[in-house]
Amino acid sequence: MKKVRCIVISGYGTNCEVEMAYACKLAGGEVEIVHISELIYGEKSLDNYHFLNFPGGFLDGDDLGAAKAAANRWRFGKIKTTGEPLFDQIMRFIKEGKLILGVCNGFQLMVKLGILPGLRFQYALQLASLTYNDSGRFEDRWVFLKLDPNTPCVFTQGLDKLYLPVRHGEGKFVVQDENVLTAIENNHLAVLKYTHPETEQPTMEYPFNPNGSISAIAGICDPSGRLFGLMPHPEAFLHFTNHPHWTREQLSEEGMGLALFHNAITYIKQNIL
Ligand SMILES: NC(=O)CC[C@H](N)C(=O)O
Repeated sequence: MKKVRCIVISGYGTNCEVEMAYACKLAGGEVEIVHISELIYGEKSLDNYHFLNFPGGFLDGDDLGAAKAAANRWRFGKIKTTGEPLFDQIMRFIKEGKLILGVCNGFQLMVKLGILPGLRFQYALQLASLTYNDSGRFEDRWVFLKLDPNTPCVFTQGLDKLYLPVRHGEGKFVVQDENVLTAIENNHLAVLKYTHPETEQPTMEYPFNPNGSISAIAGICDPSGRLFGLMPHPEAFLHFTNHPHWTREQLSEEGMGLALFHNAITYIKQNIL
């Protein structure tokens, strides 16, 4: 039987590729961690995979703002052997209906590359960003998240709420203008929002909203639902022992984060293989 081939991009400051690859493996995928240089030097190609993962980390040290240098590398880099723009590989990958997941730095990369919220992604227009947390500090905590039941997002189908860790300095979701936010909300692209643990409603209240994101947005998808980026780390909650209270609460064996990867693998089996 054909296997779902997952690729996790590493290099230039990523630090969550091993966990992300493990999540793909636990979900039943065949997975490879591929350094971006292997793509640039033509040794590997996105064409040979079904599920592209951009992991968290500190790409290029976040020097130009988180993931900005990496976005330029993907936007303007060319394959050394063929001269093909790297961006063309991403566009082909998207047009073939494949899946892309960006976590934290990976989400920042997708937004700064212009493929999320994907309203006009073929022009790679950056319509949103993730900027410095209102607290002015690096935030490292677990957060309560509510999912939009009407989202087209492939990764979150069947899920209602999540409890996941965030660890970032530039997690505040902002948009170019009100029209972009209206389009995101009206198309149900704001997949998950930071919520208050008691009201279970989206909140701007710190620390439940750890960064001050507008409309409490913690993650967005594109209109197809096949491109998804989020600041929380689903790959950091795959097993009950990852949970901060695992020694004193009755928890399911599988961590909540694994469901996103299960949904991805199932989608590919049903729609691409
Ligand atoms: N965990 C991460 O990927 C961090 C993302 C980015 N380096 C930030 O601090 O905002």
